[in-house]
Amino acid sequence: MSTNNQVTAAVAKHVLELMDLTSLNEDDTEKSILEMLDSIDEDVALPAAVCVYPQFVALCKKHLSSRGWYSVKVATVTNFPCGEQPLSQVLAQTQQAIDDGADEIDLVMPYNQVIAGDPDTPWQYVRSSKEVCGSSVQLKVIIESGVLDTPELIAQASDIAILAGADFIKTSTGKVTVNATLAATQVMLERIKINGKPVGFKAAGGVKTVAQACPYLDVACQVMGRGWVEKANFRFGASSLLADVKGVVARG
Ligand SMILES: O=C[C@H](O)COP(=O)(O)O
Repeated sequence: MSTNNQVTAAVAKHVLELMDLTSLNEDDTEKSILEMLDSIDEDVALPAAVCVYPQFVALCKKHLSSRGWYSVKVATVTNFPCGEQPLSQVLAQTQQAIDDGADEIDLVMPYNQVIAGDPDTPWQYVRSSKEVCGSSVQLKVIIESGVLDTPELIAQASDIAILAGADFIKTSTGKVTVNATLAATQVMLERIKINGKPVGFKAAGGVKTVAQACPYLDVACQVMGRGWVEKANFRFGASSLLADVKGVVARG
């Protein structure tokens, strides 16, 4: 079975179906978020989710419902972007986001604690966030792989997230120098496979073209199998990939 994804209209549509269409800018406004939502073209494909700051969750839920796009999840971020907020504040953010209608919570793990040799603090953040999420809200844990200097640290952070109850592990916030990489993707997917739990993977940050997305699909197909690579298990977090997807689809 080939795992070589090429830049075709079909692959571009698949990339879009796997996408968390993201806007996490300090200067986001209701107007800019609505513009992002209006950039969705159901004739191309619907994204898996939109990912916005917490204050825009209710707006997105309302707008997506008004379009009848009930399959598009609303994701938001907690402990973002530095992973250094007090746990009580993070849990309050999580509860408020869920009350506002969030379907998915992208939590930044306190990754500096992993580097410092303290696995217990990040474990507690993930565990208690998952308790607030319950079974109906997905918890996606950002390990900030570009700051974790070695494959061993990336593996350790992945294991902490997986064992503490993450539904997904996610590479990056998109706010540091090194974001998603194929090397980190390989390590994280292998940890998912080795742990044997039903945990998904999200590559986030710096993926701007279908050509850049294809090698991530290839790695996921190779490690997990082609059938695994669907939106229940695999996402791209991206703020500027949609334009290239539309261009590829338009060219046929
Ligand atoms: O979670 C997603 C990232 O923040 C998006 O990063 P990006 O702006 O490089 O696409």
